[in-house]
Amino acid sequence: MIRYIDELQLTGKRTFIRVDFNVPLEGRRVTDDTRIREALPTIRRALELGGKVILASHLGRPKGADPKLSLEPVAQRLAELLGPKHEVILTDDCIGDGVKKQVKDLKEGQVVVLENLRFHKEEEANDEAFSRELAALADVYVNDAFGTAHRAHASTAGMVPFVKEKAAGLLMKKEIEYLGGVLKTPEKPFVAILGGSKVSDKIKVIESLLPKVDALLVGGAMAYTFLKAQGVEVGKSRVEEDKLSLATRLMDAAHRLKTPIVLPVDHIVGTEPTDKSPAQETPDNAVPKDMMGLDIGPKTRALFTQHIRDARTVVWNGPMGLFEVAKFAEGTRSVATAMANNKEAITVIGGGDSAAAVEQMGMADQLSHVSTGGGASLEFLEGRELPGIKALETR
Ligand SMILES: Nc1ncnc2c1ncn2[C@@H]1O[C@H](COP(=O)(O)OP(=O)(O)O)[C@@H](O)[C@H]1O
Ligand SMILES: O=C(OP(=O)(O)O)[C@H](O)COP(=O)(O)O
Repeated sequence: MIRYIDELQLTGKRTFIRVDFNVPLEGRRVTDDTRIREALPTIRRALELGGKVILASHLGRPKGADPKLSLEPVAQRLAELLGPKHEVILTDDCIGDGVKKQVKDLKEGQVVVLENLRFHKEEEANDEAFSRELAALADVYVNDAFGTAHRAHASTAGMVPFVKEKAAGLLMKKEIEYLGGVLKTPEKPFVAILGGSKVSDKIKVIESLLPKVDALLVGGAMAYTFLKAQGVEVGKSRVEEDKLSLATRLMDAAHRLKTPIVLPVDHIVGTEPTDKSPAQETPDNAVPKDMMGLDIGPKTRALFTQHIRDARTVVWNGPMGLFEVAKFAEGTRSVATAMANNKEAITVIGGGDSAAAVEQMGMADQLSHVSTGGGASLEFLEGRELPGIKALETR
């Protein structure tokens, strides 16, 4: 059983909230603040409930204390979002007596943001002494960092047993409800769409989704590994050579289950994965020898749109092409549009680049749920127990 923040009594209590403020930066500017905005309901609720709020997050993958990965730009953005009633104080470090004092001296309306947890290698090592140091800052532990729930680190797992009370935040709750609902009781037809480039990262989710879905649509670079495994000419397209036999096994498994894996029937091809490349349609599913597939073609867009239109549950992870370049973004746009247009379906996007794409295309608010977790949502959909959620279980 998991408790949620609403069930806690927080008045005067030091409330340590693990958030996922791992946001993209350009220099000292936050380029996408979705994860910060998504954490606001929990932060506001903790403040309303009278808690002394301590926010903790990692940012990037620093080797030691790297000033380029300071949470300062994040704290600044948070202060703008919280408005003038709240002061956001960034600490120099995430542990130690200085921080303890800053937390103790917090005044009403103030919020503390601890400096990047990963400035200490002990965070990722899930070190016990470091976990105890973090726990010493808290009367109550709240985890709202769904995007990091697949990591068993000090702040997501190690410190939890050393704090008296624990609960999940409201973002965590929303993610568990949507993604869990999709897994447990998907309304049929259930269609999953997978794309992007990393077959190896997504292969397990294909395996675990196959018995549950009515159709699995594959686009993006991932499609070329499947097409090549079937003997189709893929030219210079990105292929994970060491996954060809696995792709064949998955196609066989799909055949046995009578669940179609729907592959592209045409492509937009180019000469290189940049905006300098020309873009040209292919008549069928073959890619010319000297070209590479960089997006799904118009016939595939129509085919995928039809599957999505008829579905009642749709889960999507991974863009259909090199969507960062406009001439190769139509496939990704058509999937996003088909999902946004299907108002009768539960439509869920599993984080990462697909979430960035729908955000960029302005369609995020027309979908049922856009997850803040990339890796975390995939592992959740694979049916794996996430350490950050497991640590919150009370029994
Ligand atoms: N056909 C393709 N050729 C080259 N790159 C592609 C192709 N299709 C998609 N991509 C790239 O894959 C990347 C996203 O892949 P991935 O990280 O697996 O997705 P996600 O972050 O959504 O999990 C994007 O940068 C996109 O441009
Ligand atoms: O951004 C994250 O993961 P994601 O890119 O898979 O969504 C999380 O903050 C986890 O970060 P990590 O993959 O460096 O442990």
